[in-house]
Amino acid sequence: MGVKLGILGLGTVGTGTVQLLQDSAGRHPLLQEIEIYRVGVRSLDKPRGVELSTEVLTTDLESIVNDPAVDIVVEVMGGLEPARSLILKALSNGKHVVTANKAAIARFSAEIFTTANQAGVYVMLEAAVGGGIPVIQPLKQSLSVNRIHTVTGIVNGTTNYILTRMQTEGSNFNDVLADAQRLGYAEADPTADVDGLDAADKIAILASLGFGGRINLQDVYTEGIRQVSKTDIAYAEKLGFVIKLLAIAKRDTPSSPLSVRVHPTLVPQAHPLASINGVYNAILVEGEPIGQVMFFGPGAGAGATASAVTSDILNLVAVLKTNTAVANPLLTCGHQEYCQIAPMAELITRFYARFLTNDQPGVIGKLGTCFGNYGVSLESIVQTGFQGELAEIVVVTHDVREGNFRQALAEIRNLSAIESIPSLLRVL
Ligand SMILES: NC(=O)C1=CN([C@@H]2O[C@H](COP(=O)(O)OP(=O)(O)OC[C@H]3O[C@@H](n4cnc5c(N)ncnc54)[C@H](OP(=O)(O)O)[C@@H]3O)[C@@H](O)[C@H]2O)C=CC1
Ligand SMILES: N[C@@H](CC=O)C(=O)O
Ligand code: NA
Repeated sequence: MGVKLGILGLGTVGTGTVQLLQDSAGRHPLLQEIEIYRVGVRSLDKPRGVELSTEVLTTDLESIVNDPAVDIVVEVMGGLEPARSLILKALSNGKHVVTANKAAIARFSAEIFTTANQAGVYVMLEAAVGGGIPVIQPLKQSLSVNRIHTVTGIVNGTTNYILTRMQTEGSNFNDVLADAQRLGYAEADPTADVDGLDAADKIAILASLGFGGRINLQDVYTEGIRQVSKTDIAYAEKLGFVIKLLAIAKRDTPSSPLSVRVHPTLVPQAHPLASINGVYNAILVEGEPIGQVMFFGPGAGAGATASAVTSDILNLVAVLKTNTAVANPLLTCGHQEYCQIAPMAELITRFYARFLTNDQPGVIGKLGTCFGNYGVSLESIVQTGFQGELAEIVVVTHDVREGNFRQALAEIRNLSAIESIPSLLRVL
């Protein structure tokens, strides 16, 4: 008897997964034991990129998760509800679940994994972070003996695609976003991509795996890319940086609180993450004793994501075939405690800031004095251009405590010579 799949969703990822399963020649032989038994969609009238018999498709998704014949539920519908309820129902009914839904996992992991553990089934989520890149299983298994210090990732394909095209072509933000949506990279509501929320969900999942505790999503500092301008991309390039939306989780010592954050960042051109362009993602993991290891590949799109979803399905087929009642501790989630997260004011980082000032003598000196008052030391300060009547001054600091930098800025804002501070970005 084959293993029966109930797939929830037949959009970009669902279609890619069905295509892969229907074309099994030359792939792992276990794929041939999988039957696409039911597929749940919203509309039966939509044209589909795959052929499925009419009795397979249904709009009644509850009937799939309640069907005793279904062995594995594959949730690729996205969104919070009804995805959450359907996952919980499937697990309570003793079905293993594969999901690509980072939004649901980042918010509801406590109840989802508790339910899975109670039912003795597994939740697999390789597609939820880094699309096709294997990163969840490596963190759970191959790297699990390491003490992780830092996980730094470009984990949102849409924003990396937008920033890359803004940089290489000087393109307009909205035109490039429309292309990312057409190519199937963006979320149904691209706000999640552009405002950094998708990357926040993903770094919460990676941090939880890397640092062995639950992450409260509200504690993840999140800034998107809307405020990144062509002017800053050009200045960054002149200074030897590229601008990337980075998701970072870091712990200095095993007993110190975690820093977990998402923000556009100036990355030195020689850094391994600087050359990750387009829809590609990369996750740099630093730990002891391994040192640095970087995972790189396509972070979104039908085929790449289907590769991750289907490899999870295959792992579960292998579990079902071995028919053991003992839970594999490398596949379950045992985290109960929440990680302590450090406030952003305590972060030690470099900053890039762009100021528009009245072109008066002594402005640079006044800026330097305000920074000096709060122990902010400057790596460089340049006045390169004008915006109309206003002089443009760009500053890069040395490492500074974020709280001190913010205090200096508050004082600078009160200087009569300062017209505005259009950009403020962290530097890796
Ligand atoms: N696109 C990508 O590159 C990646 C996506 N993901 C994640 O994968 C998941 C799916 O994404 P994607 O394939 O892009 O999404 P799509 O919007 O392309 O597809 C969603 C599918 O789910 C169905 N669906 C959604 N809501 C309901 C509902 N309430 N009832 C019945 N059917 C429903 C839709 O039905 P219908 O077709 O009838 O409208 C559609 O088939 C998301 O969690 C996403 O974050 C993860 C990695 C990469
Ligand atoms: N919208 C996401 C899809 C994959 O998770 C992205 O752009 O990375
Ligand atoms: Na992945």
